[in-house]
Amino acid sequence: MSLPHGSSHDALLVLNAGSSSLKFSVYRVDADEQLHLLASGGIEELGAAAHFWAKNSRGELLGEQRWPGRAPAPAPGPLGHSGAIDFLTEWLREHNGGGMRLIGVGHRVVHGGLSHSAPELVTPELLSYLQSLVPLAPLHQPHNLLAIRLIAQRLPGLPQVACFDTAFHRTAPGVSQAFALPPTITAKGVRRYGFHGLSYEYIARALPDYDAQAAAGRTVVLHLGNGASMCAMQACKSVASSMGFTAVDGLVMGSRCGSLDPGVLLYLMDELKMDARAVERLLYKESGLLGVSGISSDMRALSESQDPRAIEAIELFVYRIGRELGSLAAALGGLDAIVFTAGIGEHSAPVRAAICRAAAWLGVELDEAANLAGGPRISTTGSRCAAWVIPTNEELTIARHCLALLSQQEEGTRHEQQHA
Ligand SMILES: Nc1ncnc2c1ncn2[C@@H]1O[C@H](COP(=O)(O)OP(=O)(O)O)[C@@H](O)[C@H]1O
Ligand SMILES: CC(=O)OP(=O)(O)O
Ligand SMILES: [Mg+2]
Repeated sequence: MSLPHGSSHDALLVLNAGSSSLKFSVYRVDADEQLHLLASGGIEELGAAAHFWAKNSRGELLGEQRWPGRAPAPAPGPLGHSGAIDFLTEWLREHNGGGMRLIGVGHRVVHGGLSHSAPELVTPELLSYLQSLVPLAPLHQPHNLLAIRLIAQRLPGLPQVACFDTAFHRTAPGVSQAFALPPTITAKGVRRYGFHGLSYEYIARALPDYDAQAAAGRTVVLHLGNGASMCAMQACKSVASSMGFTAVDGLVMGSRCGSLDPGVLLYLMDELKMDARAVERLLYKESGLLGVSGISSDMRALSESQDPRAIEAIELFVYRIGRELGSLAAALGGLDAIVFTAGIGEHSAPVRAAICRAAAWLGVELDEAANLAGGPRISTTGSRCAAWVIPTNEELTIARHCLALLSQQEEGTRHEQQHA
């Protein structure tokens, strides 16, 4: 691998593979190793009625395509992950008017376990270790790893970098990572890991530009997307998170239940005779906003509905965030700022307002007009605790890591050659 300085056509591909979607971004790497977004998009509803879209950095549509959903044989099956990678690599080739050369692919990998706390070049050994973590993130990890394998087949020899959602939380003190379980179980890696770390890392890096006091002090970041979690940061380092051993813990999510009395699991198994797979389906795919409302996992759809079940689901979502905020503020010993980010956090003014009202006792005083305008600061100037809206960018975090690692590698190779 070489990273020729001076070429204006080197590019990095970033992939975020989910259970039913493949999101991507492409960055041009300039001669000064600065990243410039060329395109971003996704293929959603894989395995059903797949839909591809791509936009340039100005938000203008570069391409769109739809595939038919399931149809009786002998019609071809719906587009899956493998077809999506083929389509995407072909689409990039076709749209490569400027002679762009891919120099690497960065991936979001949800679980890095205990031993991987920094981005790493993918090797067969790393891949097999990451495979062993699949049971800890069944909704995400298999798809992350499949994308890595498919790229290795389709674009052999291209360096791939795995960036872990768990890594940012490795700085948290031992006590915040521990469950009250016997050491024989803890030794097997049963502990709190925390997720959404690539998003929190982006916010931690951006925060000083918004609020120097919060960046040096005690901040809780609320990543409220389809998956949702909160992270307590002391001086921009993670000290606690609402997510634990798996990404089903903590807040109410799109279709995940969040924290649950473990006694419920025993009841489901003993009394309702549910096996592990049925419990997994219930907790990950049939609960949360979707399960409570019976309508949708999508906050936009629920916000537009007058159905009392939709209202109840949003109330529970907000209530649990309020309680978790109290817990994380306690872990920090006080609170200087809160930051809203991800789909719901960035776009839903009513949800932000409800959370800020629940946080009034912590000193949050909402500026209604600023909140409706989308921020960035949505608390009054006199508010004891500041409230911000900061858009996250997990893809840029991955691209930065990928570039740093590839450059470091090239530096190492040059050094070896000089001393050979
Ligand atoms: N304007 C909006 N109002 C309310 N919710 C919104 C709005 N825009 C996006 N969302 C919600 O954001 C969530 C998706 O967040 P996102 O961070 O994109 O998720 P993910 O990356 O985990 O798939 C969905 O629940 C969606 O309804
Ligand atoms: C970790 C996690 O919940 O990720 P996502 O928000 O992409 O589902
Ligand atoms: Mg997300």
